[in-house]
Amino acid sequence: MADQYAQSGEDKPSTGIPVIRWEEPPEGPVVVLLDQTRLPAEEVELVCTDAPALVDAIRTLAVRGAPLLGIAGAYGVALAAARGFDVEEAAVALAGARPTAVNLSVGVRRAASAHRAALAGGAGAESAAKAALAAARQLHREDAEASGRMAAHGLALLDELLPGGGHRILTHCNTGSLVSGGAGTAFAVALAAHRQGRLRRLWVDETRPLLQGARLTAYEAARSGMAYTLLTDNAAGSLFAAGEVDAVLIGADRIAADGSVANKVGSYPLAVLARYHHVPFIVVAPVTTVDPDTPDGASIEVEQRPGYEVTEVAAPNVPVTGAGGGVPVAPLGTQAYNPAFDVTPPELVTAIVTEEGAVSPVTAEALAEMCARSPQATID
Ligand SMILES: CSC[C@H]1O[C@H](OP(=O)(O)O)[C@H](O)[C@@H]1O
Repeated sequence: MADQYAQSGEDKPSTGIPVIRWEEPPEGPVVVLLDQTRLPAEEVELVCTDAPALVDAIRTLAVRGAPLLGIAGAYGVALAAARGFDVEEAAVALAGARPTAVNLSVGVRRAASAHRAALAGGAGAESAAKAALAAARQLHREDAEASGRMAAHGLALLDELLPGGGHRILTHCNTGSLVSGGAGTAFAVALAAHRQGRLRRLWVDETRPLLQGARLTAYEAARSGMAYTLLTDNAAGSLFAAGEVDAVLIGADRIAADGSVANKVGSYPLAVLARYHHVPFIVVAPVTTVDPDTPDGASIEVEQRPGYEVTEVAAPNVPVTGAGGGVPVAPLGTQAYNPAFDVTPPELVTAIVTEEGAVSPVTAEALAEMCARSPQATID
């Protein structure tokens, strides 16, 4: 059982162990992941020795969350190069592991482009592999730095929208250090508010069916010492009706050019509730999540996941991947509708916060202008 951490109020790193790292043991380079399907009960590391292992980890959500998927994809390309596998083949498999989070293909492309450029410049296989690894490490560092800047911009926006502090924030899914090279995206804003004494409570949606909120956000919130309360997704409406929510903070997996936001399923209903109850609905994501090549929400491919993730719940010692073997909660043979994400139109989004600042109101023009300010937007 993961160490029971008293809510000492002291700030601890939200995971205590790295969510992803590159290692070079004598038997060859590996990518080591904190297996998120085993949290919060166990802190177990998954050692990937090739790209297929990383593809499987992405598909089963052992590694997940848009920015971290980009970092994992880049390390996966570097791993294929370092171990002498076909890099282009690995890049295609990694980029195709999950369709919605644009960061994954961005990260894969960053490392694969560095590898190709090195080869084109006459480098040998070893030097090209080092170029891919350098690109992955750079992306990892950039994401950590972006996380800190998003937290600062997000907290400044909260203080502007909600003068007086004591924010009661509702969040959905998991957007902390388990999705990032740093403290995360939306959760990083709540963590910054907590550390500066301006967070009254974090309301945590459990986030069915894979329970990223209950299993992961509650895990990170507990380690941080902040005041937090878990709720079922269908209880959120009653919190708004009771006037208990000051703002909604969520992440994103892909932001289209018009400002439409794809995020964990259940985000769109929160946006409708927030609009009805005049509560700010704030999306926090790095610039690498904005995809100018996706014109609007209808163009975003929403990942459809297996029905057994809905019809089963995890059983003891069965990882929460919904990969069968769980405890049925519906009659065998029940068909289930299980989109991993939904899409919120820009008119329901109060602001999009990136490391470059806050965009509000959300328009295609304002989003494009913000992206143009970012060096991330020009990197292949
Ligand atoms: C800020 S990225 C986190 C983002 O990713 C999650 O999806 P998943 O757990 O399926 O990878 C969810 O959409 C979060 O908002």
